[in-house]
Amino acid sequence: MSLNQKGMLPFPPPISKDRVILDYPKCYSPEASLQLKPDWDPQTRDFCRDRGSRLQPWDRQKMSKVVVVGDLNVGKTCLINRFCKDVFERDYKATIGVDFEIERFEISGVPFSLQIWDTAGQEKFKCIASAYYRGAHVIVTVFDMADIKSLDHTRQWLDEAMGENQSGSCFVFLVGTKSDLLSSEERRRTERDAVKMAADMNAEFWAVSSKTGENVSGFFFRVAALAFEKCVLKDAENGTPASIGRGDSIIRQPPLSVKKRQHQ
Ligand SMILES: Nc1nc2c(ncn2[C@@H]2O[C@H](COP(=O)(O)OP(=O)(O)OP(=O)(O)O)[C@@H](O)[C@H]2O)c(=O)[nH]1
Repeated sequence: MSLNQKGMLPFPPPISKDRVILDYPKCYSPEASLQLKPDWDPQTRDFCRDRGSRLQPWDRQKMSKVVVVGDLNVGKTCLINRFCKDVFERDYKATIGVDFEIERFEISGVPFSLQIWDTAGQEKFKCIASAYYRGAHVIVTVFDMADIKSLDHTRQWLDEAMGENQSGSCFVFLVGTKSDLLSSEERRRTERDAVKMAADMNAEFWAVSSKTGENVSGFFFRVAALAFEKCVLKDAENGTPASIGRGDSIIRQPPLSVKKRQHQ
């Protein structure tokens, strides 16, 4: 998607039908959820009813920044690509630095975007990637369910991402990928460990497969809904339209050099 000279979206295309969220998206498992409530917050509901009938210019810019972190090869890029492009890449291509996608939703009649940042898991690219952690509203820490060591490293990834953000300012998700590779017994064991880790990290846990697509849309819908609600409630608190005029609402392109990917 091309940006104008100020690095902002000019006239975004219409929102696709499969990005319309009406009902409050459910969590993966109540034992590892950030929000157990079954429905939108009444303030969010009122906001959508009011705003949905008369869209304001700043609604086009309402968005949250999502940063995806985790060890190399755990499946961060595949997770984002499955949701944003509905593709699955079998061959590993390391992310160099960062890459990003913008995904547009309509939530109860109100446009809302997620700016999803894919970061490199390789140590040698960490210093580039960490420069993009700042201003995150959502941090997604990813591990490979078939490689339990990567679960142990999620705490450190979270600490590094939170080091660039104010404590308590971000929603945290713990996502286990490659669920298709596990037997049901292995999956049960890994999920039990992940739920413990999620509690320790104050995160919501999801198990997904980018190969089969299992839970991928459900996960991103949940991220969008929680981020949207937070945005609305924050605005109600401040008495300002969501995200307008703030630096974190402006979409900036990463330098071209960090958008290239490397074949291994
Ligand atoms: N079976 C299976 N393989 C997966 C899944 N997700 C990713 N993979 C494979 O895992 C490998 C790594 O995936 P990537 O998405 O490139 O990993 P990454 O975390 O972005 O890696 P870095 O860019 O180095 O940080 C690739 O070979 C993918 O095909 C999944 O859900 N199931």
